Amino acid sequence: MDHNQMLQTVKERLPEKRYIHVLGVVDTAVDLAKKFFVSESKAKTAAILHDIAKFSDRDWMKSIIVSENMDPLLLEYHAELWHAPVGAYLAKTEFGVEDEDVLNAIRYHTTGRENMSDLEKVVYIADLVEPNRKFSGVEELRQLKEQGLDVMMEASVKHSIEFLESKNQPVFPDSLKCFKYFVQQKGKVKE
Ligand SMILES: Nc1ncnc2c1ncn2[C@@H]1O[C@H](COP(=O)(O)OP(=O)(O)O)[C@@H](O)[C@H]1O
Repeated sequence: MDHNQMLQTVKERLPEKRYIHVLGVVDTAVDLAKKFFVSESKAKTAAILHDIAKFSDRDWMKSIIVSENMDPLLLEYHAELWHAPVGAYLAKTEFGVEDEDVLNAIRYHTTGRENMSDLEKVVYIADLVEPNRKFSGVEELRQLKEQGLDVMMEASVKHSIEFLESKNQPVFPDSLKCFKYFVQQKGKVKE
């Protein structure tokens, strides 16, 4: 399926506001991909499909998490997290995406994880800072673009963790590991 066909399907499946968010993520991801020498085509595919399961039925998503042997810990956290790994499943089974890096960019776009690829970082960041996002601090995150992809990613996951903690919401361990990974990487550079 080509990008236009994917976009059309996403448009039919998501409410207008969420589709507008997807278009923002596509633009931002392609922009970041250009700047950081990541495949624009892969960034576009992952961005178009990243929220494809956002409105999927919860019981159905639960059954896919179990039957596809996804991380069982997901079921102990907010069901909002499920759309990312289930989205990767749909990207593969319904849209024919086979590239593991693209599938991982969809799979980890909400939590991040340790040792992310540049494509994964681009999609995670684009989801957080696309032009329709309005939270306090978003402009500062956008401006970190000039300091490099890792600086942007570390600040983005830090922001998400702090946001969840400020609301007394549990943070999925992958996000904490992701942040710790960047802190450790910086330590290694200094050694
Ligand atoms: N790293 C995380 N750990 C635990 N819960 C999370 C995490 N990230 C997001 N969530 C939960 O999932 C919800 C939706 O997240 P997300 O998909 O990033 O938001 P959006 O709907 O704005 O795209 C959040 O409001 C929060 O409740």
